[in-house]
Amino acid sequence: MNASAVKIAPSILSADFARLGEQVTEAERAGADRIHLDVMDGHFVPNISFGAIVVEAVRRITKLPLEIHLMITDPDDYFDDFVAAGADSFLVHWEGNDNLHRTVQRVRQLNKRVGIVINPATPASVLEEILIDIDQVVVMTVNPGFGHQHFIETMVGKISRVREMINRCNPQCELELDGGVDEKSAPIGVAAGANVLVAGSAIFGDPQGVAAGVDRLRRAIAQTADVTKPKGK
Ligand SMILES: O=C(CO)[C@@H](O)[C@H](O)COP(=O)(O)O
Ligand SMILES: [Co+2]
Repeated sequence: MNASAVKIAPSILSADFARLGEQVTEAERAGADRIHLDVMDGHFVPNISFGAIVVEAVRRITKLPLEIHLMITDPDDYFDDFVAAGADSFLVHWEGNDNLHRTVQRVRQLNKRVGIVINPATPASVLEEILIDIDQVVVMTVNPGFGHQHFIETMVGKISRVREMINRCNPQCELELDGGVDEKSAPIGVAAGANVLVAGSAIFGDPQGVAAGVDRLRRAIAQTADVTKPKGK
């Protein structure tokens, strides 16, 4: 994986909501590539976060693409609201969706990008028949619902397997990791094949500020090249 091509997607779940605009602007100026917005309904996951009204507010203060991670039941019912609010892509879960192909087609009809998210206990093999139709796979490296959790190291094998499937079936498809990404886990995930990293607490919780958090992660990712490069090259 070319470490310089890895994209960073700050998750606003860990932002200071009293200073949300300021912090998103700081992330954008520091070189973040897109903004990740975690929508939770208290049913699909045991937590409630925010809905389209916050997406609309973020849309007004940044030109970065907005990706909406939908941790809600019946995600299809809400696509129109999020599109009206300014969403650029939808990340929908494999879990609990018996009609995932239809969901993907609905997003396509709206001319938005679509990614499939798989939880830690879900095997890579469920992607086999849908991979050709999507723009992104998101491997959850924590159980969904909360920020500030630890990266589940046993996901590394699954990340490599998804990378192999993507290279074989749909090389344009992005491989994103979500949860517990920090300066320690980022190079591990990138070495395994990820090319987009979501980070909430590592960026918005950085004691030196949001820009320092983005820089720290960028420097950690750059180390991946050294780790994976054959000796003497
Ligand atoms: O979707 C989720 C959690 O369900 C994530 O996007 C988290 O918001 C990432 O936060 P950190 O683990 O980086 O603090
Ligand atoms: Co997320």
